[in-house]
Amino acid sequence: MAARMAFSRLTRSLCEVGRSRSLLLQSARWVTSASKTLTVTMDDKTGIAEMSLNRPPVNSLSLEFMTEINIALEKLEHEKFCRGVIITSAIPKIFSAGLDILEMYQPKPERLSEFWKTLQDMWLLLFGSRLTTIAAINGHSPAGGALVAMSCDYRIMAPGFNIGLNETQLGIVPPFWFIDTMMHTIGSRQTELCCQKGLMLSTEEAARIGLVDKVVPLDQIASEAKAEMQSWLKIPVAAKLITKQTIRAPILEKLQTRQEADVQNFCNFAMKDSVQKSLGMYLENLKKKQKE
Ligand SMILES: CC/C=C\C/C=C\C/C=C\C=C\CC(=O)SCCNC(=O)CCNC(=O)[C@H](O)C(C)(C)COP(=O)(O)OP(=O)(O)OC[C@H]1O[C@@H](n2cnc3c(N)ncnc32)[C@H](O)[C@@H]1OP(=O)(O)O
Repeated sequence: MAARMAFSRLTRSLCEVGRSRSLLLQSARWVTSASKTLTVTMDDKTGIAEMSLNRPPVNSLSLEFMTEINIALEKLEHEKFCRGVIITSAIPKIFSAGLDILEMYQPKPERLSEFWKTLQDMWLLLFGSRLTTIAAINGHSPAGGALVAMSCDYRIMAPGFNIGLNETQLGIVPPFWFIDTMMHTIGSRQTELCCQKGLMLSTEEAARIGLVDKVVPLDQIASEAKAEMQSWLKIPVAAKLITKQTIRAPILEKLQTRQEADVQNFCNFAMKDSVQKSLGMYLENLKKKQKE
């Protein structure tokens, strides 16, 4: 329901021009939200916002972190001066490690469903955004991290990192809308290859199949993202947005019409003994890896 409301707000957003300007908006570059884990700044002159993820150690997506991201995305969506957002990471070498596995391992059922709903909302907001969205991928980006990147309009990635939907490697199934997002990005054959094998691709491999649009050195990724954004912002806004909505609406609607069922499916699946066992072993391996 919340996501459905979010979506209808998004589709109305093009017409929303009469809103009052935020009181925070006094200088050219302003901070729209800043917490320990998320910083969002907006350049008043260009209308370009930057959202920087900063949840150590690996920007894993917990319930609270995603709630924060969703609030920030909604705020930008409704800020009429904002035209685009660049999503990046403040954590060296990691864009996002994807979903916080601790949220899925031995969870409390109520929190688990809340967690999944919040993830759905994040995807609906980002994939359905009226804004031009660019992922500046400055680190590894597995699973949910790849989902965030793939939900954007454009991806720029620095060499030396990996990206992909690796769920099957954890013994879990990528949700249908993760798969849909990847199919939208790279087509169904490449998606099948990547998802069945749970491939984590190098930046160069990802660029070869179109999972990443541009490869640039790490120290140029921020400036390149801004330059790319400027080129997107030159396109007439209504034409660009309607085109985006035409392409993305059926993909969004597929989840919107079965959000509740998807939460239920996920919770049933995640609570299975076999899945809990796989997640437990995976977490143990992650910790072991650190000691080696
Ligand atoms: C019927 C079907 C219906 C519905 C569908 C059902 C199910 C679908 C379910 C789920 C979909 C899930 C999508 C996901 O996003 S799952 C998460 C996948 N992510 C990963 O596999 C990434 C794992 N992490 C890594 O590969 C690495 O950590 C790294 C490359 C990101 C970074 O490597 P580093 O060497 O720099 O750091 P580490 O030493 O490995 O890690 C530091 C620290 O962080 C902990 N950690 C890492 N990743 C996660 C995570 N995703 N969640 C929680 N914690 C994580 C790691 O354990 C270390 O912790 P300690 O310091 O040892 O405590």
